[in-house]
Amino acid sequence: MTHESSLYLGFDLSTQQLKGIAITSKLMVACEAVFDFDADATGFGIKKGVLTNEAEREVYAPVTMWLQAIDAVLQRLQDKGIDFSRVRGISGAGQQHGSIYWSQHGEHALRNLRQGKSLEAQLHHAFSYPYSPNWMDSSTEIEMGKFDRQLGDETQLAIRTGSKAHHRFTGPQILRFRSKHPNEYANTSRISLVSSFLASIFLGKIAPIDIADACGMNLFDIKTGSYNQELMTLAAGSSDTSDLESKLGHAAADGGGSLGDISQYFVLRYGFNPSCTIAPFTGDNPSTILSLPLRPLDAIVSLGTSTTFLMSTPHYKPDPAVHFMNHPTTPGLYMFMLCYKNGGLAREQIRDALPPAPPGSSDRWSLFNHHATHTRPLGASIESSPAKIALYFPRPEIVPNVHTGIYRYTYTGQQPTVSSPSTWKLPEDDCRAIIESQLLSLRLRSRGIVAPPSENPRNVPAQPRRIYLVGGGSQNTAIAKLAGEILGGVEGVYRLDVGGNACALGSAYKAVWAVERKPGEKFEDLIGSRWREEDFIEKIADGYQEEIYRYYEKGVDGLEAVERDVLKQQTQDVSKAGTTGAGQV
Ligand SMILES: Nc1ncnc2c1ncn2[C@@H]1O[C@H](COP(=O)(O)OP(=O)(O)O)[C@@H](O)[C@H]1O
Ligand SMILES: O=C(CO)[C@@H](O)[C@H](O)COP(=O)(O)O
Repeated sequence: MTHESSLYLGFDLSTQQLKGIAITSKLMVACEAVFDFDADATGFGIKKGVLTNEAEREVYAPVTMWLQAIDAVLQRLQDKGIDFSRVRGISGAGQQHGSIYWSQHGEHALRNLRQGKSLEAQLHHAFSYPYSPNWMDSSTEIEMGKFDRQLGDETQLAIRTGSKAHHRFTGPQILRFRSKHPNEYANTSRISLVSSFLASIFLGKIAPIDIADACGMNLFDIKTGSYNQELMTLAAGSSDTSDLESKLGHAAADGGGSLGDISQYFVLRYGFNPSCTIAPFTGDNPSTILSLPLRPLDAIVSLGTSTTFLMSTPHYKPDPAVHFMNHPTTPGLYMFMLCYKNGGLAREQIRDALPPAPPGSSDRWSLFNHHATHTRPLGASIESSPAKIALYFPRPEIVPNVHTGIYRYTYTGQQPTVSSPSTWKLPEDDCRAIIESQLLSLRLRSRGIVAPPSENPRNVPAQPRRIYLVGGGSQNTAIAKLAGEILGGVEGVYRLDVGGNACALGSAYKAVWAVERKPGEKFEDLIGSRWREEDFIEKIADGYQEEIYRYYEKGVDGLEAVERDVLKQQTQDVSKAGTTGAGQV
């Protein structure tokens, strides 16, 4: 097959959809297809891609729903005219941290798939437990504490693994799973992450965990490139960690190495070429940073179900407030990440409190955007009047680690005070305030990683060079405008032409690199030489504007003070065994 006719596939198994994209060797998009779990899946009763058990703060997804999605997305790509015999390589990504528990006969079932039946029909018994704990899960408070203490404190854990302990991380989840479901754990032959689960399906055998996605487990020592013995001892419940080690398997060190050829199931059912290469699949955030040749000081803000802030950096500066992960393709680089549980769904709740869009209106966000951009910055009626700052946490947040609630405050530069209900015009004022508080948190917590431009005649303060918005929310013009005002961005705010599908695109790029790289050729060099800025991205908003950027310093200080107050109230409430905190509505 010539390079001209070659195709590469990338997949993104995220919270609310499975997305697939086909691209050419020259990185041109040939086709996209989506399977939306709420709209398209049958038989699972999920909402926004997940099931919940509020009593235990559990959030989880049915694994067989994802199997249904894989067949459907392939069928949709084929229906749109994609000839799978032209596909030379496949890679993909999964929502991070989720774990899948294969039963003792799971791998046998995977190796012996018949073309005439769906994946769902053949693999629904392949798991010792039918659900995958989701990244929004908050059930592991006790386990999280144990992980933070295991190496001394949370700083030590962050130094070794790139992150302090988090509810959603796979190590604390395995620890809880082992004690809550001892029989299912005993019957588990292998544990996959969502990314390696998806790779396993395409490979027809259990795929290794990826070098970047392994960093979302609180188990993997970034410096040694192997599982940390003390953390494995905690998760396994024994100093003999061999059973857990064999369940997890080794991590694949080369993000562009071949895991093997595609499973016969896909060759016979969909007409794939038998020599189509399966490259390692990674986490959805590591894959997103591969969707363009990201330069130092460029930042990606991913507006999916979660909100994440991503940068690629050679500097490993672990800190309990942030995440560092191995870069998915390039040894010596790391991915810096901030992650929020309250991203897209929290914004949707504010939007849905507004009157519905008029019939026939194609943009469900137009009223929300109108209110977000027709109020003054920080909701202040004049520049010197008090700022309105609020936290919107329908789910317990990651940073700060705050319980669910909406916390509205008034801030004058001194100690913030809980707002009286009459101070806010609701729900209108919430539209700007939610975007502002989410972006102010990114500015506050990325301060340690950004820098001023090297040539700096305008004396620009430390900030990203460019901001790239990706994910579903990247379509939103109000968010783009406020992102430039609050986060800056010396060169402006940009969007990819397939903005909502950046994560799957990054995986497709990885597949191109895995198959076509010359010995030693780096991902950045191969993709950089084929990437055409003028065709692939567009500028959607101004970046750094001195006056408004400086005004929002008050917002950063205010947000920090509000978070401190909410945390203080929460601690007092816990010690009084109370339930609600100040400002909570
Ligand atoms: N125009 C828009 N403005 C704001 N948010 C949007 C818009 N379009 C889609 N979204 C948000 O995008 C989210 C889905 O993003 P997506 O990146 O596909 O999620 P995931 O990858 O987590 O499944 C939805 O929850 C929705 O709120
Ligand atoms: O937990 C994290 C990252 O640590 C989330 O970012 C998940 O990876 C889910 O991502 P989306 O579905 O929002 O893309």
